[in-house]
Amino acid sequence: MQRKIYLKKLDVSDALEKYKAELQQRGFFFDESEIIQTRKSARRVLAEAVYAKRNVPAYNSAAMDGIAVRSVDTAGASKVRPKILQKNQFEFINTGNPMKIPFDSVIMIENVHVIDEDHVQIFESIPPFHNVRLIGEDVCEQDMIFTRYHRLRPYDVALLLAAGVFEVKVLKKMKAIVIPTGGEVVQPEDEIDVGAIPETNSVMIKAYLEELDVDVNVNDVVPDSLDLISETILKAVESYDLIFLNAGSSAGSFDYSYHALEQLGKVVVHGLNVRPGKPTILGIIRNKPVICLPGYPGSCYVILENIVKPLINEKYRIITEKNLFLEASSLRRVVSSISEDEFIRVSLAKIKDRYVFVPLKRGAASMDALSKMSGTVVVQKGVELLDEGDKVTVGLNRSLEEIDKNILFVGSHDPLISIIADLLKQKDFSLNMSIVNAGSMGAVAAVAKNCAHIGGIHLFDPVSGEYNVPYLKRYLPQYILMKFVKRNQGLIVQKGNPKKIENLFDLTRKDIRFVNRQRAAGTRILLDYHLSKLGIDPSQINGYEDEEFTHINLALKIKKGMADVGLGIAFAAKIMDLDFIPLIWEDYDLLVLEEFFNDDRFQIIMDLILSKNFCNSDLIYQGYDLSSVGKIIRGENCDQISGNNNQ
Ligand SMILES: Nc1nc2c(c(=O)[nH]1)N[C@H]1C(S)=C(S)[C@@H](COP(=O)(O)OP(=O)(O)OC[C@H]3O[C@@H](n4cnc5c(N)ncnc54)[C@H](O)[C@@H]3O)O[C@H]1N2
Ligand code: MOO
Repeated sequence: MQRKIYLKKLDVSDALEKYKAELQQRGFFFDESEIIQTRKSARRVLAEAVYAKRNVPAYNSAAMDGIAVRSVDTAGASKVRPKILQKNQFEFINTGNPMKIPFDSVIMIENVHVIDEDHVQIFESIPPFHNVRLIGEDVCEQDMIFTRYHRLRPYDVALLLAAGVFEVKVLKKMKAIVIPTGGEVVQPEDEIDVGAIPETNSVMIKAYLEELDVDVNVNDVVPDSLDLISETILKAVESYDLIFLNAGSSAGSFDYSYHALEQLGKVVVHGLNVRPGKPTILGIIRNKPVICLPGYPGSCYVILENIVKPLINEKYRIITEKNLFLEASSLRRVVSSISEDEFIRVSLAKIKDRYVFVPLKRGAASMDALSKMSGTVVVQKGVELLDEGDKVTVGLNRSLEEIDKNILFVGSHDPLISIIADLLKQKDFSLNMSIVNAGSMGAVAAVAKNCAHIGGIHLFDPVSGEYNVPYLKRYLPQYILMKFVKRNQGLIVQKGNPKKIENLFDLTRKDIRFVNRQRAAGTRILLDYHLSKLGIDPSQINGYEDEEFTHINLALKIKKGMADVGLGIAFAAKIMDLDFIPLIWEDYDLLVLEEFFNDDRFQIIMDLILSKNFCNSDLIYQGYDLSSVGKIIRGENCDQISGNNNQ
């Protein structure tokens, strides 16, 4: 089978228009309807106008509790000249009760003096139909209540039922099938052997389509075989309105989706100028849309949002809502492809009075970036660079309220920060903390530029032998440092230390593969300092260039035998069940500026960190010392220690 290199790639909007035009010609957008019970019609779209079958209300009724009267009998009554009504001139009535002849008005009970069962005194003269809900006042029989293509909301359904409409003709709910393909995909609950991939896309696609009111079935995974894929598609087009193939869209030797679609029908689009999502195939077989979504989850999501959703909404006659937008500045530089629109998932926060965003993992395979995103930046085709600090438009994937309360933590990686984020939620569910691992120097820079609320730092100064403060003096005119934990840094090695590694000198051994931390990381600075102190040349270390961004990822590499040793914290060794050779105690502290220090959210974080819950929790594994936690160091041009805050 020949590899299929893309047809001419199209911009997303052009591709969508082209596809819609082809589908239009084949009758896809003709209305199909069904009659359903009104009770079950919420969210459905009406296929025809609906007329009231009865009046709402169905008869004249009291709008207030009080007495029903004939308005003429009240003539002349006033506060100064009250009038007495006798038996037969009034009747007690409650809200909603029908008005009986000859009564035509209601006086509220508060305004009536009841003398006895048969006599009341009134103080007002009222016109006919006063405090009366008139027959048909809300809706008149034969009134058109809704036009066609109205999407029914909960109160619309209530109105229809009140108006005697018990069945409605609505646009038929579409039925879709998702066909995952690929010999490597297995059920997520299965053991994942090397080469296997958990089949998660169909679950995401199904849930996504169901939110768009499509009924969805998921086919068994079809192995990489042109015949089997074709056979499954042919069967699917007989019973489903929409067919989604997943994966096999690109140019791999087992990517059969294109060939299947081409043989069975027409490929309208193959290849989009978008990243992720480039290899998407939009086809038509027997007048049914057959869409091949790329295998990577990030790509799949971009196509669901930008092609599938507008297509389904068009069929249901629903206007696709655009995300809210705001202007925000980038924390990092992003180099993008000049030939494609790139959808970058970002985390957003409001710092001082402006919004900032951090680009999340860029890879189309990243599911974590999808789950963490609070916004999307589109770097347009033709734009190659988004520089640090550049202000661009960000589409929101979360509410503005959530974004406004989001706390952006930038810093060196430490698992305790995630624990704080979780406890923060427990304290106040409206608070969220986005954690960005950018190393200690990255944290200082981000806080200094007002691009992060909190920085997490452990910066050793070789000259003074002190942690953090010397760096802050250098880079920040003003700062507040909250002492957090002392943590044990050391060599993380395989369980049982099979290579008998004892100290930093062993890193230069030929049989040792080292794994390092990224450049701006405090752990890296610490390593480089000790190497130079011991006269060890980094170029002698096999693996010095191999960088990981977190302690956990570093430990994982060792666990999986991709490296023998790395410098990291005890916690990471502990949770990965690896051995740990302690070397140094270091200070890991929290950096904030005055404004956020005074923010209620930081006060909550401080209370939480100082709480028994945190200090005594099992979560504090070995390797942490909390003896200085909570001490506040203020730096204001000249340094001063302002005291120990609640210890
Ligand atoms: N030589 C080229 N290789 C690739 C190209 C290219 O242009 N030339 N395009 C890349 C791009 S961009 C994307 S996106 C992917 C699209 O891949 P396919 O749609 O062909 O899918 P597969 O190769 O079969 O799988 C890719 C990847 O997707 C994940 N996957 C697949 N199915 C599922 C599922 N049901 N649930 C969860 N995840 C799934 C899995 O990680 C696969 O490894 O191709 C690039 N290659
Ligand atoms: O287009 Mo692919 O979807 O960049 O990853």
